[in-house]
Amino acid sequence: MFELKISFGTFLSLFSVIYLSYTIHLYFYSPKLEYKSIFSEILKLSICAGFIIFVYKTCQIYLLRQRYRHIPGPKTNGLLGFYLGNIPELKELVKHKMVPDILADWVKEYGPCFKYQILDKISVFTISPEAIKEMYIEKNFPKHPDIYAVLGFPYGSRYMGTSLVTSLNNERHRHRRHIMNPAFSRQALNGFMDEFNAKSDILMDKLRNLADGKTTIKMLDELNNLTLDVIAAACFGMQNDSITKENNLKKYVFESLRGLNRLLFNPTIKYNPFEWNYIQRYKKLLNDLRNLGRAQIHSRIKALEDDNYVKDDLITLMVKNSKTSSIDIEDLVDDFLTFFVAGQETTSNMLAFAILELGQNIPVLNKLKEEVDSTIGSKNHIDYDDLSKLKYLESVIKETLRKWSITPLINRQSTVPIKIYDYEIPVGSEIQVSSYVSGRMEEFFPDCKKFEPERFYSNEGKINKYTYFPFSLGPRNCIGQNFSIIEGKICLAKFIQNFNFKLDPNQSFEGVQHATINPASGTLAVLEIRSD
Ligand code: HEM
Repeated sequence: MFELKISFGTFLSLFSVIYLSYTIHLYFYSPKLEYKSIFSEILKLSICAGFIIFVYKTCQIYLLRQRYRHIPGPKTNGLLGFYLGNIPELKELVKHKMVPDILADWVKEYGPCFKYQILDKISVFTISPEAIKEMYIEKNFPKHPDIYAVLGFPYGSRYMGTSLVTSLNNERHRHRRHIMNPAFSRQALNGFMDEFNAKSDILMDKLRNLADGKTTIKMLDELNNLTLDVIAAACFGMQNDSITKENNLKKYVFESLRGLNRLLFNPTIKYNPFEWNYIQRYKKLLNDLRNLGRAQIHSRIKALEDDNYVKDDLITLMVKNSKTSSIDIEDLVDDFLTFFVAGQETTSNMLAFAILELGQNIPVLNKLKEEVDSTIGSKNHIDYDDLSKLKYLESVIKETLRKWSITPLINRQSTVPIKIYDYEIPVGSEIQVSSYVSGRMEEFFPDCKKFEPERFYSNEGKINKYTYFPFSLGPRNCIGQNFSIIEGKICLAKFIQNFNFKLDPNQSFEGVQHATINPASGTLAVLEIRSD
């Protein structure tokens, strides 16, 4: 298909050039040809080119549909459906449901491996544990460019660029991952305990002032500030206080995420002339954010050159290793931004969903209180050794990620033939999987709508990691997974230690999909300081 595209593009350009040269030639050498004739010739050329494109696209879509016709999936409707694929029904369905919920419904209707069409693209979706293992572990397929190109260069401007998350080249990725792994080792995480504790304490102090038994607090907003400050401090040595103050990092990171969400859900806005001003403002914002990252990196380079004391944190590792490899400063800025995008909203949503579930499941909350009280008591600083004793808390977090896997879906591109159940998947296919969807399948998790940390508490070894993979799998899994679990445990343990809470009666129990899945009303809670 790629070959066909190239030769078609070349053919169309050649055709236009020859036709246009011929028209211009006529204009100059034929005295009778009038000035306006050249416009009529250009008009004819445009109509002709439009027609050729239409025929080409029709053939391309026809061939594409033929290649995937043996795989089941939602039908497309009539002639419009031939060209638009499943867009019309998806547009209706997303008014009431998140995309992963629609995919879960389609699994029930079409089976564990199905295809769907969006314009001239067909994606395959599967929950098959065997196929997931094959794609993510055994064959280590690369990421498919569709989503990652937008994350790397939204609106044509460099955001995450070709970073750890967005790199499509597995070899380049492996090299960079190798450099960064030590910043997330057990020893490094142990070294972050002071930051995790200190930032959570600032949040608890703020919440204590609001815990009057009446004020409704939007927990997600507060948690967003916490997780931003934790990454800034632990990974990059930046001491912001976003929990109590405004600052540029907070403004830039949050607004850049909002712009990314708009584009992911409405890719046409970049062609909309009425959005021109917004896009220019967004590009400036990305520029400011990158300048901020660049300044931080330069200051660490200078500190290292001057032999000043610096922590052996992520930014130090990145800077030191860039000297001995082909990583330039803009690559480092890509990774700087990536850690905020990948690690901030994900962790705050996980915590907000955990509080939402605890607020609805009082027996679970009470069991958790017992564990926190008996393990931490009134102790202020949670130590690394305390973490392993908070086993039920860990199960609460894991169950939260089963029911509310924060990343809606991830994808891979097949580079060799692969068979999923009885279906041969064409080479080059985009194959999507989703821990959210797998986590909500009755056959993998009986009573899957129920929030039951016991699944993980007493059954841990029995959970199949190819049906539960909120942090992805294989060489491209989440580098920050232990970081976020520890951060989450410390924050939640302190929250439970300090407060009783109720959910606001206006709280929604739905999720809403942005780049990540969020609790729809942001977990609205009314807090009281614990006296029991
Ligand atoms: C609950 C919290 C989190 C969840 C659910 C989560 C989930 C994920 C998932 C699913 C991926 C794979 C993405 C893909 O294939 O496109 C990923 C990758 C990544 N995550 Fe996380 N993440 C979380 C927290 C964090 C934190 C705290 C950090 C950093 C401090 C982080 C940094 C990254 C990075 C850098 C990658 C790319 C890794 C690579 O390709 O080598 N994440 N995460």
